[in-house]
Formats: sequence, C-alpha cells, structure tokens
Amino acid sequence: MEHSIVCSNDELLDVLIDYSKKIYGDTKCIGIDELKDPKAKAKRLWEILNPEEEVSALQNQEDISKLLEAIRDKLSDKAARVYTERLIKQEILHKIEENEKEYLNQIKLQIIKKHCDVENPSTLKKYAELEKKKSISLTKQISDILRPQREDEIIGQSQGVKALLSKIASPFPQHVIIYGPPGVGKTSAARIALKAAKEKAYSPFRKDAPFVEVDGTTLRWDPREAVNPLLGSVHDPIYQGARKDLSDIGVPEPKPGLVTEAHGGILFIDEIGELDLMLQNKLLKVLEDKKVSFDSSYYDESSDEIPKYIHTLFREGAPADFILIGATTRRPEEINPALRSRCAEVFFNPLSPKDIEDILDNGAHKLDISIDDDAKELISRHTYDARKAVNVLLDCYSSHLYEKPDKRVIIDYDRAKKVLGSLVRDDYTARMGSEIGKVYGAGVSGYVGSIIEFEALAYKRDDEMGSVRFNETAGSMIRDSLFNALAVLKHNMGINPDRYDIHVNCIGGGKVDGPSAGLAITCLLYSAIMEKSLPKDCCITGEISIAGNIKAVGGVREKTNAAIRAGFKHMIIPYENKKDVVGIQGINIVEAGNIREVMEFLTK
Ligand SMILES: Nc1ncnc2c1ncn2[C@@H]1O[C@H](COP(=O)(O)OP(=O)(O)OP(=O)(O)O)[C@@H](O)[C@H]1O
Repeated sequence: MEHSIVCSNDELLDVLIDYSKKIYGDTKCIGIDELKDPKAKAKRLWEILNPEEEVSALQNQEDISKLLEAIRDKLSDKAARVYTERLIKQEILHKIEENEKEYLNQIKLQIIKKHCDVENPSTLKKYAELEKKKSISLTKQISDILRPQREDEIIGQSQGVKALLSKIASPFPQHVIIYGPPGVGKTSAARIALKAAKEKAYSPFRKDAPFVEVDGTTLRWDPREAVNPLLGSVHDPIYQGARKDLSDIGVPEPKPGLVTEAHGGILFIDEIGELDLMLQNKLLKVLEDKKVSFDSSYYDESSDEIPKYIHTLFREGAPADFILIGATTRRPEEINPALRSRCAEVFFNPLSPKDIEDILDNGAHKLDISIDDDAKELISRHTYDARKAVNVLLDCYSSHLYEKPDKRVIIDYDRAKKVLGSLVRDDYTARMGSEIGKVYGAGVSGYVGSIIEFEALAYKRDDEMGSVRFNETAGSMIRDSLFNALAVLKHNMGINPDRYDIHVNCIGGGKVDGPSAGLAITCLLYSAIMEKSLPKDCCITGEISIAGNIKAVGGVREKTNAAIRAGFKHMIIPYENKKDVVGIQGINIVEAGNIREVMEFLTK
C-alpha cells in the first residue's frame, strides 16, 4: 500500500495539537482532546496559540506578514515530519502484527505435526492398496525360471564363461567387456561370475557384494549434471530442488549414482557400446579414481548448517570402487579404444542350433514338460537367440495348457510350428538335388550369418571377346573376387572364359561386399560355363587367390550356423578357418586349401 504525505484537515489539526502540547505543555492544552467537534478543537487551538498577542508587538504590516510566513513554513515542516513518523510507526506495528501471526501459525503447525501421525486413514488405505498390488504377479517371469544359475547351465559358451570366471573370481578382479550376439548368456554369465567369486576365500568381493545391472541404451544424462543416474548428480536448492529441509537453508544435495550403489561389487552395463561417448569418458575417470566428485556453487565449506554426510560427499566424493562388466553386441573395433584398453575382453559365441536344442531341453526339464526332437529342431532352425527360443517354448507350453488342460504337456512338431507361425520357412525342399549355374554362399552382419544365393548364365561366342556382367549394386570387393575367379578358371582349371558372355546375378540384389564370396563365384562360373550341375545342399565360403588357393575369411562360425538353420548338409570353409567351427554339430564341414579339393568334393 502506498502512503501520501498530503494530510487531510483533521490530520493537520491533530498534528498542530500535538505540536502545541510540545511547545506550551500539556497544562496549557488541557481539555482540547476531549472536544469532539473539529471546529471547536480548531477554535481552542487558536486560543492557545493566540497569534494576535504574539504579533501585537510588531511595528508594521511587513514585519507581521514575514512573521506569519515564517510560522506557516515552520508549522508545515513540523507537521510533515510528525505525520511521516506516525505513518512509519503505524506500518511497523502492522508488520509486527503480521509476522507475529505467521510465526504463531508455524509454531501451531509444528506442534500439530509433532502430535499427529503423518498418516491418516486415506493415506493408509492407499499404502495398503500399493502393498497388495506388489504381492500380485500375473506371470512368473520365464527368464527368472529358466535363467542359468550355475556355470554348467550356460550352454555353448564354455570357453567364454571360463575366461570370464578367471577374470572375476580372482584375487585381483579385472574390468571386462563381453562381446557376443544378443541372448547368448552374457548377463547370466556375469551374475554367475560374481556368485563364483564370492565363494573363493581369496576374492575381494564380500558376501553381500551387490550386482547392479543397467542398460546402456536407456541411460540418459544432461551435460550440466542435473540428471545423471549412472554417476550421480547434485540437486541445487533452487533449480533442481534439494530436499525441502536442505533447500530451505540453501544447501545443495549430492545424489550418488549407480556407480556408488555398485561399490564393492559389480556394475553390469548391458549394451555398453551404446552408452553416450562423453558419459563413457566420465565413467573411465570414475574407474581410475574409484570415487565420484561433486561440485556446486551453492556449497559453502565453512557452513555449520550443512549435515555431515553432505560435507563428506563434497569434500571426499562418493565411493565407487567396483568391477565393471560391460556387454555388447558390437564388434571390438566399434568400441571406444579408451574403454577397451582398461578392460579385459571375453568373447561369447553365437549359439548353434544344437546349443538351442540343449537349452530347450534344459528349459523343458525345469518346467517339468517334454519336447519332441523334431519340435526342438524346428525351433532351433528358426532362432539363434536363446531368449527367443525359451519364449517360444513357453508359448508352446501355454498353448498346450489352453487346449488340453488335463493332459501332460508334450510339445510336438505341430505345436511348435503353430506357435512359430509365419516364421516357418520350408527351406529343406529347396536344398534337394543339383542345378547348373546356381551356388550358395554365406555372409555375416554383426554376429548374424545369412545365406546368399548366386546364379549365372554363360553364352558361348565365336571369338574371344567375351564380357562379364554383374549386379551394379554389389560392392567393389566382390567384383575383384569375380576377376580373381576368372583368372583361376583360365590358369588353374584350363577353361577360357573369354569365349563366353557371362551374366552373374546375386539374388535379392543389394550390397554384398568383401572377398569371402570368391570361392563360391569360382564354382558358379565353372558350373555355368561347363554346364555342370552342382549340389544344392552345399554352402560355400572362402576367399580365392589368383593362384587358386583358398584364404581365411571372417564370421565362419556365424555363417556355418546360418547354413545349418537354412537346412544345408555341407559347408565348405577355408582350411585356415578350421578352429572357428570347433564344436559345431549338425552339418558336414569340408575344409579346403585350394580349388582342386573343392571341385573334387562338388563333382564327386
Ligand atoms: N548360453 C545359454 N545357455 C542357457 N540359457 C541361455 C543361454 N543364453 C541365453 N539363455 C537364456 O536366455 C535368457 C537371456 O539370457 P541373457 O540375458 O544372459 O543373454 P544376454 O546375452 O545377456 O542377452 P542380451 O545381450 O540380449 O542382454 C536367459 O535367461 C536364459 O534363459
């Protein structure tokens, strides 16, 4: 509210009366306060002041005017000052009254809080509802029932699991990155590794060491560190709102993150390759420092209003001494080199169809049901991801219970086929017999192999001006493979391709790059030119040199698994890749060192 210094007539009168009392004393002014009528008051005041008497001593009119002017000025000044003082006094009193009320209210609230429980019937009802909801669960998670609990329950990864255990269950555990396709047991193995470590007397992990699991793809943070669930953040009293009791006194509140939760145990980051690069670098710093430091411009080191734990967090940082296990479906060369250099590397294999069959067997055993061999084979041909396979198993289980609730659960081929639905392709019939100008190769993307179908036609010419056409969209390396193949035909196999116009097609088009189709293309050109049919149940991978030798290529394990799933009986691979297919079952592996050996096998 704004106050004006302009006085009303009544107020001026009151001020003059006060002033007169000060000058002439209360006795001379006696009775004036009792008068109610302002006019009577003014008259009485005039009598007290008696200006006529004061001025009668003056000699002339000019002196009188001057004196009256001076009196008026003085009176106005004084009146203004007294009025302002009163106004301030009034405001002060008003403020004190307000503050008093507020203070009393606060005290009342504190007393009420002290004597009343924070809960009331309505909050208690809501709490009871929450608790009830927590106790209800529709599904027992299949992953919980079927997740491997022991080292020997992890199928097809004995080398990887051993390598991991030796690094974690050691007196000096190391940070590790596990590479491998999705759903092959990386997370399960990491959990088992901590369990195994706790059993060793020399392990630094205590019995209560935590296993903290987080997905790198979902971890978000902001560069101002207002939000950082992985490393922790500081909630400032104003912007992020620290706890109310702290924000009220202007104290920032550090919130430790998952790295502190994992202190003394393992922090497992799934899909670590997807973690924001800057966050990866910050994580590396924590790995080195074994603590997280906090900082805030609101933090006052000398304040004694700050709780001890907050002082400690700011002064010493939050402890974060843990072992990192990262898992990724990316290749090592795609991972941040700084992270790689601090971690040991462990490789998990793509699961073969036989591994998936074993996992289905174990799953059926745990669920106390049976699964027929041909149902297992069908499922294992259609997925290389164990998680998917066990989900199909569970779908089969539920579908059986729904249709035949009283019968023991036996999962047969038809049930599996019904559940897989449109995923089922009948590739097997396509693999029968032989054909001219048709060869199957294999490719790999990430950890997943695939089959590539090549076809070729050769038109004889009268001259030696033959030409070769190949898909425009294929990559340049596969074209080089084609030229190598032509050279091999000419110099090693006694065939002159210049007498033919040759058209090579990669069915499905698209970019097929790399040298690994060289051997398949050589066989294809041979078949088309010589009009020799080649078996359709054989898949081929390998690089061909112009001398006719077969060189090692990448992804042979993934390619071989893809060949098994596609129903091939034989897989021709470079001799040098022999070690990559150790343990693979369900296909005849033919290792070859040169083109002659391959032709012998294909044309026998
Ligand atoms: N090698 C395996 N042996 C037995 N069961 C397996 C194996 N791999 C996966 N499983 C089954 O699949 C489920 C998921 O496995 P897990 O989470 O360990 O795989 P992952 O490799 O970590 O997968 P992702 O990369 O997708 O996180 C397990 O609960 C288990 O039922």
